[in-house]
Amino acid sequence: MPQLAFANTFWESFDVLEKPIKAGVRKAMAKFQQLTIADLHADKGLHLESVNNARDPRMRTIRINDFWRGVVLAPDDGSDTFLLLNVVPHDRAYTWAAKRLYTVNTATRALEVRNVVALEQLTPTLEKAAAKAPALLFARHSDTVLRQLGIDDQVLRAVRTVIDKPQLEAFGMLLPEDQFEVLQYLAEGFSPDDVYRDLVAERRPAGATPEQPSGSLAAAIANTASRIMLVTRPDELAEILDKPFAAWRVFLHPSQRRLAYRVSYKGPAQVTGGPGTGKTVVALHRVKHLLSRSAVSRVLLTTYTNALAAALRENLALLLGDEKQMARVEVTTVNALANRTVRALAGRVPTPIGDADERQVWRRVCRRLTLPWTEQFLVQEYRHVILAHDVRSREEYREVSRRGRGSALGPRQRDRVWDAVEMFSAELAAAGTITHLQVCARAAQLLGEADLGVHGFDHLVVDEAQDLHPAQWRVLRAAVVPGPDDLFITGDPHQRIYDSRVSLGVLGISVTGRSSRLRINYRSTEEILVWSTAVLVGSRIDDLAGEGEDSLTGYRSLLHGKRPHAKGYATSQAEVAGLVARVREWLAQDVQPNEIAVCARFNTTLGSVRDELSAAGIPSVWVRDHPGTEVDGVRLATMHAMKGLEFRCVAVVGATARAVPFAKEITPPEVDLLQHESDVLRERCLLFVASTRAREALWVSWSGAPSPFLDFAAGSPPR
Ligand SMILES: Nc1ncnc2c1ncn2[C@@H]1O[C@H](COP(=O)(O)OP(=O)(O)OP(=O)(O)O)[C@@H](O)[C@H]1O
Repeated sequence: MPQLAFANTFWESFDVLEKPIKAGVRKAMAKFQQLTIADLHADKGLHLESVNNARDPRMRTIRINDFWRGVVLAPDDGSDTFLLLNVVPHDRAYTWAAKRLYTVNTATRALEVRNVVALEQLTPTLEKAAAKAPALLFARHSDTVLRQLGIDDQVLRAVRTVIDKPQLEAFGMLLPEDQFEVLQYLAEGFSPDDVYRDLVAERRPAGATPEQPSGSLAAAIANTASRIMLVTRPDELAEILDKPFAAWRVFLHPSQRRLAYRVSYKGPAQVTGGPGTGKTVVALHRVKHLLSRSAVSRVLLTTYTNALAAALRENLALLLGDEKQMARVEVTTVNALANRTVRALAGRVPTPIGDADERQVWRRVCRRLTLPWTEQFLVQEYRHVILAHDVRSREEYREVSRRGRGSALGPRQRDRVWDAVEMFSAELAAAGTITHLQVCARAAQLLGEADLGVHGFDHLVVDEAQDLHPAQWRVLRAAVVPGPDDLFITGDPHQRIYDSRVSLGVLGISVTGRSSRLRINYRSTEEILVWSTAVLVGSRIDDLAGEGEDSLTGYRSLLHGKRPHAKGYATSQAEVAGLVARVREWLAQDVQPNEIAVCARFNTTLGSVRDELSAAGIPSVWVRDHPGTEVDGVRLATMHAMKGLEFRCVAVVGATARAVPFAKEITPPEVDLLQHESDVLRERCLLFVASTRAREALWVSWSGAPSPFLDFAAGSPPR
C-alpha cells in the first residue's frame, strides 16, 4: 500500500478550497490509501498521469473533479511514499508542476523545492548585472563554505549574482527552502559556523555524512518534518483533513521544535523573540511535551490577561486532542492563580481593585498627609520599590535599594513615604479591598509554607513573560519546586507595556545557559516588520532576565506584501472617514469583518470609529467583550488590549502627538528622569505591539501633529 504525505504547499491551497472540492480531495486520498501501487497507477478515476515537459520526472497529477487536479510527487526509486503537493485548477496544475524540481539538500537531507525554470531564465541576465556591480552580497563566503552549508550548483550560480538583501528576498520564492534560509542568515551577518550549528546540524539526521548518497524519496520526506506531514495510521487521514488546519500544530520550524521538545532542561529555560516568532506556539508544544513525559504531572500554563488565557486554552485543547491530558493543565493568569491560592490557603480574599481605584486611594492619602509628591510618584514607588523588593516594614524600607528610581529620598522622606504606605493599606483594609499585586505577595508567602503536592505544580509554562511584576514572579517561583523543567518562560522585552522591571536571577529564576531566541516571524509581512521595528529604533531594551540588553538582530519574515500606510489628516472627522474608506476597501478584497481590527490609544477614539462604521453599515464589536470567532464585526480594541492578538488587517488610529505618548502617563523629566524615560519607552513599545498585530495590511493614521514615534513615517527620518 502506498504511504501518503502532505507538503506545506498543499495546506495553503487546501485551506481555501470550497467544501465540495475539499470533499473530492478527501475521497481521492482515501482511495489512494486503499489501492496497491500497481492498482493506483491503473485506476481510471484517479487518473494518475505524468506531466508533459516536467523538469521533475516524478511529477504526476490526479483527478479531483472535472476542474481540479491534485499535484503529486510519485516515488521512482522503489520506495512507497507519495507526496501531495498542491490542489490547483486543471490548466494551472500542469504549468505549476512542470516548472518545479524537488531535490534533497546535501547538508540537511531534507526535501526542498525550487522553481527551476525561473532560476535558469533569470540567472544569466543577473550575471551580467552582477559583473558590473561594485559589491556582491556573498563575496566573502567561498564556494566550499557555501557547499558545506548545502548550497548546490544551480543555487550557487544564482547566489553569485546577488547584490543586496532585497535581491535575495526577491529570489526567495524560487529557491529551495533550506538553502534560502541559510543564505538569509549569512546575509544577516551570522557566521558560517553559527549557521551550520543552528540550521544544518539541527536538521541533519543523526549519522548522516556529507559523502553519503541522498537516499530514497521516502527517507527525504521523513527528514522534512518541518514542511511535510506524513500520514502514519490509516485512520489518521480523515482526522487530518477534517480538523481546521493550523500549520503551527504540525510544521514547527526546527528552531521551535528543538526548544519545545528538548527532553529536559536542568532548570528554568527562557525563549525570547520578536513579535510573531511563534513563542506562544512553542509554549503550547512545550506543555504537550511535558504532559507526555509523565502520566501524572500537573502543568500550569499562564499568561497576562484573561483573554489570552482563554485563547491558550482553546489552542491547547486543539493541539492535545486528549481530554485526560487537558485535565492535568491549568490555564490561567498569575493574578487568578494568586487569588485562588490565597482563598484556598487563607480563606477569604478581599476584593481586588484596579489601577484607577488604586490611584484614587493614593490621591486621598497624598492630600491628607500633605505630601510633596504626586500620587503617580507614590504609585510607582510602591510598585517599583516596595512591592518589587517585597518590603514589609518601615525598617526594611529605610534600607532598601531604590536602584532604577531617578530621585533620591533621604531617611526623613522615606519615613513620610512609609506613613503613606501604612495609610494606604489601612484604607484598603477598611474598605475590604486589596490590589492585585498585594494578593500576589500574599500568595507567594502562603505557597512558601504550603504543600506543593496539593497547591503547586510540577511544571510551569509562562507566556507573555515580559510584563510580569516581581511580585507575580514570586508566586510562580513559589508554586513549583526548583529543579529540572520547573519553569519554561517565553516573552519579548520589546513588547513590555506595563513598566515591570525584573531581575529574574534575584528572584531565584536563573536562566543562564538556558536562554534561546527565535528569529523568524510567521505572522506579518517583512514590510510590516521593517516599518514597526522603525518605531523602536534607537531605544535601549532591557532583556527579559534584567541582566543586559535585548535586540532584534536577525529578526525577519519570509512573507511579503504591501508597505504599511501612514497618513495624517487635518481633522479627526476626516481621519475617521479615511479609516471607514480603508475598511471598505479591505472588505471589498474579501477580508472578513472579524479579520480586521481597529485600535487606538483611547476608548473614546474608538467610540467615534464605531459610530462611523455603523453609519456606513459596517458592524463592529469590542475585543474586551470577548466575541467568539463566529461573531461578525470589525474588532475594536485599545492598544493595550491588542497584546498577543493578530488580524489580517490592522488600523491604528488617533496616533497623534497628544495621544502617543499619552502625556498623563509620562512622568515629567524634572520629577524623575529615569521614570520619564521608562514611561516614554513603554508608550513606544505600545505602538510597536499594536502595529505588529497585522498579518497582511497595516494602516496608521492621525489628525493634526503625528506621534513623535512616527517621525520616520510622517516625513522626517527615524529618530
Ligand atoms: N511553525 C509555524 N508554522 C506556521 N505558523 C506558525 C508557526 N509558528 C507560529 N506560527 C504562526 O505565527 C503566528 C504568531 O505565532 P505566536 O502567536 O506563537 O507568536 P508570538 O511570538 O507568541 O507572538 P507575539 O509575541 O507577537 O504575541 C501565529 O499565527 C502562529 O500560528
